[in-house]
Amino acid sequence: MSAPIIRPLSQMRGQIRRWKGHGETIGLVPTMGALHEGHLSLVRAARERCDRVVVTLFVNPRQFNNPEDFARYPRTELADAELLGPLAVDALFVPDAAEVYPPDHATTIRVSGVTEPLEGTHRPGHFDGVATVVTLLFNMTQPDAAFFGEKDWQQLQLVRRLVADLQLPLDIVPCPCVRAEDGLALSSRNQRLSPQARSRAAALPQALFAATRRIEAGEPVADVLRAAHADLAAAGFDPVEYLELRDATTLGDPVAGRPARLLVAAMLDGIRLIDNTAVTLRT
Ligand SMILES: Nc1ncnc2c1ncn2[C@@H]1O[C@H](COP(=O)(O)OP(=O)(O)OP(=O)(O)O)[C@@H](O)[C@H]1O
Ligand SMILES: CC(C)(CO)[C@@H](O)C(=O)[O-]
Ligand code: BAL
Repeated sequence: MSAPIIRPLSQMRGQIRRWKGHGETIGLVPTMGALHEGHLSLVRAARERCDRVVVTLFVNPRQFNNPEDFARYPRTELADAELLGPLAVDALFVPDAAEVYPPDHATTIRVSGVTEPLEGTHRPGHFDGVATVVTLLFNMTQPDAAFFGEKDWQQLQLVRRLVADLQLPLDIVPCPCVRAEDGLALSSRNQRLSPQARSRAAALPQALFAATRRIEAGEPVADVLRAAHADLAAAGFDPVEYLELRDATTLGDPVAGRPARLLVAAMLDGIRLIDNTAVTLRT
């Protein structure tokens, strides 16, 4: 059995009201569809913690800085609903773009600081689109908790900042990155890799893991990053958009004694892949 699909916002709101009226808690898993095991891990976490689980499927036009990327984004709604059926998802909410962004819509949510480096530099406008749609989805579904993957580490920091700054009454629950056997982080965009590119893609996590070990062993960060860059170029990644060690929360410069994160974005055969790892810096 497939998960029930809800499209009109009025129907979603009515359902939320009924659940809340019974004192039930709501867990939200926002997605852009083309679901894989990474998404399902978020759904399982929500299922464990909340009485009702709502998954949203909305390919948000405002967060695509590249129109071709938006046009080519995989759309597999019926298969998504089928995948969610066995996980006892209460609703797959698939709002119409016209209900999310009515013609007179004029509000953009912008979070500064955490959104500025890395993805913020390479995908102008992307995080304004994410912050705006996430705020709308929270308002539409009134969750007690929302679940986000650590694969999109910078996005997770943005959402935490947004919820803290706007004093929104919900918990943000981070979920570990799910990887394929060869280490590649699962991502909907992986489907667009040719078989040859897919077999080379594991060089990305391998370079990241090797660099993490070397930094944690105390090697100079600049040397390690240079070597990792060269490994990625040799594997066919072009360009490597960024490969940087950052403070895990502020995404500013890393600080000894505080959690750090190594983050990468790189193109392989025209497909943009991202990944990140935790790095423990010596004090
Ligand atoms: N491999 C993964 N492990 C854990 N969470 C994931 C993974 N992939 C995606 N997610 C999380 O699922 C949620 C929805 O992500 P989204 O629908 O954009 O999927 P995606 O596979 O990341 O697609 P994209 O190709 O856009 O990167 C986000 O919170 C994201 O971090
Ligand atoms: C959080 C999100 C669903 C907002 O469109 C998207 O950025 C994603 O899938 O990570
Ligand atoms: N998973 C992040 C959404 C995006 O790339 O637009």
